[in-house]
Parts: sequence; C-alpha cells; structure tokens
Amino acid sequence: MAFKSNIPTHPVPAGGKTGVLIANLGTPDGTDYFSVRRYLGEFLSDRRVIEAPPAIWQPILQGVILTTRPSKSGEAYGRIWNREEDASPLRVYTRAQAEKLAARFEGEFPVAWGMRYGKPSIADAVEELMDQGCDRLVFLPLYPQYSATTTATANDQLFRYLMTLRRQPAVQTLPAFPDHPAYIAALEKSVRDHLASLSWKPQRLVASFHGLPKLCVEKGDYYPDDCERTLSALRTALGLSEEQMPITYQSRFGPMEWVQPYTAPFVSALPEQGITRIAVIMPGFISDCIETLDEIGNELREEFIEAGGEELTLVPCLNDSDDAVALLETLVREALPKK
Ligand SMILES: C=CC1=C(C)c2cc3[nH]c(cc4nc(cc5[nH]c(cc1n2)c(C)c5CCC(=O)O)C(CCC(=O)O)=C4C)c(C)c3C=C
Ligand SMILES: [Fe+2]
Ligand SMILES: [Fe+2]
Repeated sequence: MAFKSNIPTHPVPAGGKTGVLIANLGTPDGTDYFSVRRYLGEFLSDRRVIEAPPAIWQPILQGVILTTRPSKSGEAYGRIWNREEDASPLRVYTRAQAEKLAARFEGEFPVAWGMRYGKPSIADAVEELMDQGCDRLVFLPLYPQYSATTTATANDQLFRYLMTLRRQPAVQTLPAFPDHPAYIAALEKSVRDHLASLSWKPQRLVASFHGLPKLCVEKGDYYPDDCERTLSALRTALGLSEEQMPITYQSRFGPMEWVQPYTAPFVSALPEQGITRIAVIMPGFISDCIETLDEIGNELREEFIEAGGEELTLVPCLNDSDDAVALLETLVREALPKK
C-alpha cells in the first residue's frame, strides 16, 4: 500500500497544534431514493452494525432492503427535512455545533466535523485539521452512551484513515459521557425549560433511547448500562422516580430481539392506565434527527393518540444550544493536558 503524502498546507507550529474533531453518525444528502439508498447501503454494510457474515447479509441488503427501505425512509426524511438549508436536521445541528465550538475556542483549537457514513467524512475532517497545521487531534464521537455500533465504529473509521497516512497526527479518542455532570446538568435544564413552556403538566416523562439488538449486549456491548447511568443520574437531578420517568428503547430494525422495553408498545399501553398526557425525552441523541423528530414526534404521537392519549410533547435534544456547546467544550478541555 502506498501512503499518502499529506503535507500540511499550514506549517505545524513548534510545540504542536491540537485540533478537535467531532463525529456523528451520518445522514443522507437528500430525501430521494438514490441518496437514501447510498446512505443506508454504507451504514448497513458496516460490520459493526450488522455482524452477520456478508455472504448471508449482503444479498438480503442489496435485494429486499435497499429496494424497499429507501423510499419509505426518504418519505420520513422528507417530513423532517430542513428546507431552508436543504439538509437533514442531523447535518444542520452537527455543523452548527462545530461552528459554535470553534467560536468558543477562538482559534485556540481548530474544530472540524465528520460523519461516520457519508459526507463530510471523518477523513475529510482529519485533512481539514491537518491542513491547518494540527499534529494532534482530540476525537469526540457525539454519542453520550458507548456502543460498539456507534462509538467503536467511529473510532475504527478514524484509524482506518490514519492507516493511509505517511504523516500521522497523534490522536486522543474521548470516551462516552453517560453521566458526566455537565451532560446531566444540560439535560436537566432542557427538561425544566421545556416543562415550564407548557400549559399542561405531563403525567410521565418517558425516556426513549435508540435500541440495540439483545445479542450485542450478550456479547459484551454495555450500551444499556450506560443508558441506565444517564437516566438514573437524570432522575436524581429532577427528583423523579422510575415510575415517573421510565426507560424505553426505540428504533428496532429487523426481526431479532432488541433491548426492552420497546418504546412504542410501552407508550401505547399508557392511556388504558389513565396516563394520557406525556412528555418524551431522548437522551441517547445529542441532536434531533429522524429518530427523534419522525419516529417519536410523528409516528409515536399518532400511535399514542390512537390508543386514547391526549397530549405528547418532545423535549428537544440539546442540539446547538449554548448548553450543548458548553458541554462539548468541557469534554474537550478536560481531555487536554493541564498547562
Ligand atoms: C441494525 C441496525 C441499527 C443499529 C444497531 C443501530 C444502532 C444505533 N443507531 C444510533 C443512532 C442513530 N440511528 C439513526 C438512524 C438509523 N439507525 C438504523 C439502524 C440501526 N441503528 C437505521 C436503518 C437508521 C436510518 C433511518 C431509517 O431508515 O430508519 C440516526 C439518525 C440518522 C439521521 O439521518 O437522522 C441516529 C442518530 C445509535 C445511538 C445506536 C446504538 C446505540
Ligand atoms: Fe440507528
Ligand atoms: Fe427509526
């Protein structure tokens, strides 16, 4: 293999320069069939996400899944698309987080953003930082809870690109932050602010995390433990019990069993217990995306109303709020050597 001659366009200063790379999952470039197909094809070919042998999985993926799912998902993306920016919310928020974080660092640390799947890639972001003279990188996957299907594959992708470089930066990968005090404080404030803006009082604050196949957990992925850590810290901060703030898991994909309880049946069963006004918080997502805005904000709301529910409100994700950006700054600064 030939290694890339990646000579920075800016000289590397004496003593080195540190760049910050924030990474998220990735999202389609458009809502049309081919854009969504390209995205899902890359995402669902990742063996960290679907561990089945390619000889078995690829014919299923390239056959039935990539024939049917892109149209259905494209419609869902269409419902939540940011028309002003002509981009999906995940892209809009991730870019805004990077820009606002860069503004906070005032040139002390350049910031770039990259996506595990699609554009800009993690490789694009590494190049952007190295071109600015960075010879050290702090890599922050934007997943509060660890999973091999998210955090680990983001790290893999970073190192996969570094494998091609002649001139490699030093890299520090940051851990997940499920109960970091700054993260819990930001979530607590987002709940309090949102509840204060309502003219009614939810009877339950249902927490919904992205799901994961149960088999991944049996093989050692400790994602549900991290979700429990987040929720237990948040319940304590808000003074709520497990009954008042239950944990559930959404976004099941495929026929396998996933971590339970599943959000949709849990929420649909609430009206028959006399619970007809609820708020839903999704602390597994730093940014609003198709899974929060459409799966919960549209699909789940419809199911809840059909089951006899009256009100369902979403607590927005932290997105590009000052609290979110302050949290990212804290996580990065804590990782840097003290001067
Ligand atoms: C086996 C499939 C999947 C696993 C495992 C999985 C884990 C996982 N995903 C997130 C975060 C996000 N997922 C998003 C979208 C999404 N996820 C899957 C499948 C699996 N996820 C699919 C097929 C999709 C695409 C949407 C669809 O077609 O339904 C997103 C949003 C992306 C966006 O563009 O808005 C996020 C974020 C986590 C945290 C996680 C494991 C813990
Ligand atoms: Fe997902
Ligand atoms: Fe979904």
